[in-house]
Amino acid sequence: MDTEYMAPQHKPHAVFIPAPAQSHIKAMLKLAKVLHHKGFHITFVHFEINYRCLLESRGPDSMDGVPDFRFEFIPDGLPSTDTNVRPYLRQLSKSILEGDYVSPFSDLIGKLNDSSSSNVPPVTCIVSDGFLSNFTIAAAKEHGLPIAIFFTLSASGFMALDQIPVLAERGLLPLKVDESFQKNGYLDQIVDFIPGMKNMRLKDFAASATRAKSADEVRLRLEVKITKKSREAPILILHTFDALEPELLDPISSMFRTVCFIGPLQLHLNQMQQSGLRSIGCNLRKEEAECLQWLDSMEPYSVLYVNFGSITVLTTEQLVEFGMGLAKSNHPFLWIIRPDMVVGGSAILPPEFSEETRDRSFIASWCPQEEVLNHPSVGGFLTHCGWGSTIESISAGMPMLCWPFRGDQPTNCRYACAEWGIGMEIDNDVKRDDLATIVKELMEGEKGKELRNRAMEWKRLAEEATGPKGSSSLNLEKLINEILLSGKFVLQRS
Ligand SMILES: O=c1ccn([C@@H]2O[C@H](COP(=O)(O)OP(=O)(O)O[C@H]3O[C@H](CO)[C@@H](O)[C@H](O)[C@H]3O)[C@@H](O)[C@H]2O)c(=O)[nH]1
Repeated sequence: MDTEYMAPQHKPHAVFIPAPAQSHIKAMLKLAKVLHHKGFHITFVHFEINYRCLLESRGPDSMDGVPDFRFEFIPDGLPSTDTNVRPYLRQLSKSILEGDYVSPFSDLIGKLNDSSSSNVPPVTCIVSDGFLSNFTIAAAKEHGLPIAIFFTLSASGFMALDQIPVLAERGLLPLKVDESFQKNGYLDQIVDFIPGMKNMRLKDFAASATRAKSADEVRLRLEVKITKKSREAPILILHTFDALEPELLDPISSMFRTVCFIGPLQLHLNQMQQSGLRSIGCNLRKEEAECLQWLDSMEPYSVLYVNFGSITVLTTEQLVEFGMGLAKSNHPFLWIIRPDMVVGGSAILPPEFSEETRDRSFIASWCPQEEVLNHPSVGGFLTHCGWGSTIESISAGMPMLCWPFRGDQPTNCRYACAEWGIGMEIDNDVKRDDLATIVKELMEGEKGKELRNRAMEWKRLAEEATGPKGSSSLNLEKLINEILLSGKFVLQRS
């Protein structure tokens, strides 16, 4: 179906709904922009707290959208005075788990479809974040719509999450956490029975608790429930590409009617004219673009970029070890320290840190990450291995130092280091001397060069996948024409 030049009222209409967290919002917004470019009318639905936050961080016009790309929100039951979602993530997970948002979401679709009051085309399909499948699938059934479930994860990250119950059945989860569990080899035991995943250790799984010492019960229950629930949807989308994780294609395809690997989304967007949509952004925090000017003044490949994403928290001790390790490495660095990144709230580094690094460091609270990763002065990325950061790093051909924290991050780290050859892992119990050594190895050593070459090769393959006849481009076409618009994947009321 040629959707690109349709009259506004005849356009297919996709309703997008991301989980209320930065990384998810960003990946879903990218896919929404790609579908908009392909001729869809888009309604992009936030949780109310994030809608308020975006108005605050991006300005009062930021949710105006354009005529065929609109924003809406669903009420989330959180205090209307707050704009920071982070402290409420657990509460939101619990509400999602209990199905609290079925009515608000379904009512919104009803409102969009009400021709007496709505001036948008009728809803054609839903693209839901996988973490919301517990209520979005119910709404799709209520309205008889096709729904695509998009996990903003790698294929291995998805599989590791999906297999939590299998690990539990085999007695490997919940982890037997005691004082020595990090050191006694328990976490290094090999897990070789997961389809499509080899060379995995127990600590490489998305067990929520592996690094974070204690299991977050609500989060674990949500993860188990949503991966199971998502199987009711006929379509699974993952933010990866065929060449990156070929061994996972068959096992995951056997779980769903259709599976589409469509990433990296930014590389599709780079090829599209985005004139009207360029101003539509999704950063919940204000970017400090001054860091780009500072990067302009630095030598090519000389700067280490350090960023732990939007959720990770460090103890004061970890912050100090990272800070003093960066100081000892003698390399310039750009370090993003969010105001809420340190447990207890105060990110205080010792005076010798500032004395030693004043002339070669830039510290900011948020940055335009993809511009940073593609800046010629940046030579390495110290990351927590959130999938957003990992796929952006792959797209930029950037080698990584990996310090995974929880969830899918250990799996991403394992793949980056052992399968794709683009990363080196930092010990969970980070120490300044070890950090200084590994930073030097990445930025000046032979190993660093090797990782950079591999990273550039993956960048080339990612570009190929998103090129005119690339696997991700073909999968996108299939997603649109054979799935979302074909009428064959409509969910019925059970
Ligand atoms: O200064 C910053 C910091 C981050 N980002 C963006 O924020 C996103 C961060 O995403 P990610 O690297 O995935 O980290 P988290 O925010 O920790 O993401 C959560 O969600 C991901 C799935 O989407 C999971 O893979 C992670 O484990 C989970 O913690 C990326 O797109 C970055 O480009 C910026 O633009 N500027």
